Amino acid sequence: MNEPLFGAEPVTVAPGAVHVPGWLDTGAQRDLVERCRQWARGPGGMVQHRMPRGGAMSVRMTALGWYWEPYRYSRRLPGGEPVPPFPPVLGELARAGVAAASGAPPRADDPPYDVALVNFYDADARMGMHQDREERADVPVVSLSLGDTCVFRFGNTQTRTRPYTDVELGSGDLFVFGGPARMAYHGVPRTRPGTAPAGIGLERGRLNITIRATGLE
Ligand SMILES: O=C(O)CCC(=O)C(=O)O
Ligand SMILES: [Fe+2]
Repeated sequence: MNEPLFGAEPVTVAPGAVHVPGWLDTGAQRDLVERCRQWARGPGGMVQHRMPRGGAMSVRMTALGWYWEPYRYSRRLPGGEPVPPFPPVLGELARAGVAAASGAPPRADDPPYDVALVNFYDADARMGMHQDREERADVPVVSLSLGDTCVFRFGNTQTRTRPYTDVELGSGDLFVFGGPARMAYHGVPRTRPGTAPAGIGLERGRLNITIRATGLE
């Protein structure tokens, strides 16, 4: 169960959307889990956002570089404090992730990666189909998964519904979507509790980090 696939080949899920299973080795995953714990203890905390219609999101989230809430970015936390800085290590991972997924380095003139959203899923959490569309820059989104495996549903740019592809995202997996897939609807219909690997410091639940370029000043 859940055999690590270090060095696995990229799988193209849709044009512009690439899954690289087992991209992060156990040590890199453990390091990121520990960093996520520190970020979660920051001034922003792990927030369960309310949607515009009033329902609460089931994931808990913290933001680095820019604060995100449905559906906008801000420079300050709701209490007025500055947002914790965007960690340079995540910019490096994002650029390396784009290279691993596409086989080519990121475009030199692209706006820089400047925001990361860290999501925690408990056994019941999920995320509905949505687009990542608060960014102004057309730069690939880089997603890193840690802990429990999830079903990641990757759809099309037109509708929340079919056609879509369900991909199992395991701990250490990289998923990059850019170009024609940048505005595709995607979501997490379920996680698979109890599938997290030993040795990364996350006994239960799933962490996902999406690294993005806002293109905002
Ligand atoms: O948890 C995931 O794999 C996806 C997260 C996501 O789509 C988002 O944060 O916008
Ligand atoms: Fe998303």
